[in-house]
Amino acid sequence: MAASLSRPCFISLHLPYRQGWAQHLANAFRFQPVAVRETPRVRQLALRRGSAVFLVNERLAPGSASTSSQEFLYDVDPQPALGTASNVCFEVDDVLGLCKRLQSQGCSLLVPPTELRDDGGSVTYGVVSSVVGNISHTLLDRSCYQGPFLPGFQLIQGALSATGDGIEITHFDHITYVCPRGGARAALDWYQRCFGFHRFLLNPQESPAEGYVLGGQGVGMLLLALQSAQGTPAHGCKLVFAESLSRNGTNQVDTFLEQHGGAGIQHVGLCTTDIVTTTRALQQQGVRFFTPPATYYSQGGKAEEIRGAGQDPHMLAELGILLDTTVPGDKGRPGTDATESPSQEYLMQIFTHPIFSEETFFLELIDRRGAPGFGEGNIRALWKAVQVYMDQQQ
Ligand SMILES: O=C(O)C(=O)Cc1ccc(O)cc1
Repeated sequence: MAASLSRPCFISLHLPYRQGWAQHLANAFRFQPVAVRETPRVRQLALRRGSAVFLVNERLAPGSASTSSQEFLYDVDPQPALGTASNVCFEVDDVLGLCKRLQSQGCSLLVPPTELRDDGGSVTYGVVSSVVGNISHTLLDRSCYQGPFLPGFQLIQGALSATGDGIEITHFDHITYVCPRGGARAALDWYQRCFGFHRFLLNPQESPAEGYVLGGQGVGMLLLALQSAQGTPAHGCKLVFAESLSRNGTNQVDTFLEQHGGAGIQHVGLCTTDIVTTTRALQQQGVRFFTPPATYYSQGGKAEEIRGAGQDPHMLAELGILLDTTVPGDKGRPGTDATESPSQEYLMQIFTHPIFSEETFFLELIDRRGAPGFGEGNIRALWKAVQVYMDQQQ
């Protein structure tokens, strides 16, 4: 029997020596530092916004490899040459049983079940390796723990819950992996088999057997997705597996593989309840977002589609926010009769520039107004915007 996992409790980022990204996440994205663990060689800082927690792992001393396999608690050391998001922690009921079962299914156990305790109680965790690139998963049972974060961490005094700054981020919506060519299907199967994720069709145009193939107009990409078994679509977390189908290797997926040094987490979608205010507030903090080509707002009835959803096309264009009204079961082109049903389901998205110094990991804001999937027009717009950005970088 497969495990049934719910929403991630944290996503771990690893930085090589002397990259101040923890500070950037805290300052620009206004994630709140909540707990810290420091040794002479490493610092692990937990940053929270809503229920989304990033664990930022930094090296305080030069040298690529840590000497102890347990230098980083609740994680393994991916020994990064560059910034990488390499671990997703899931809360589970039975760490021992799940680790045993995963091992019998051929998964490698990087950290065997381990118990840690402090005044707040005890937790048990193990770390398994994923089949995708450098990704690992921490499986954590903290049902017997009442402390502020996890044993081994100190609460950051004066950490206030962030309110009133206009940034409304509630939780992790999805995690998108870049897989090697030919690898997306195997990754999907592995997560279904081992972790009990369910298939999620990204879009009404997706064929379950083939996946969602985006072709034409310079895009060549296969997308497949899963939904965590626990929680409603509105509360679970999705995993999206992307694979390049392009013949020329100068697109965002191939560039990720090249600059990241292999497969891994390409982006994390952060759910917001107010994308306009949040984007504006983050832009004021210096966060840089991709802006879609100007034609995005003028082509194919997009302005009417946006108005039909009750949004202002000028405001979305000014900020660079994408909107899509495609809903499962929709047969035709989204937006054609948008003005007739203002209460329809839709979603809005915007993507940041890469966070680290390479063109690898980035963040997304996603505001779901009832729509659970991903808009084809939006994915194409992102693809094009990244292409323009990469051309400018050369
Ligand atoms: O739209 C999203 O958030 C996705 O996750 C789909 C996606 C996947 C890979 C890309 O390079 C671009 C878009």
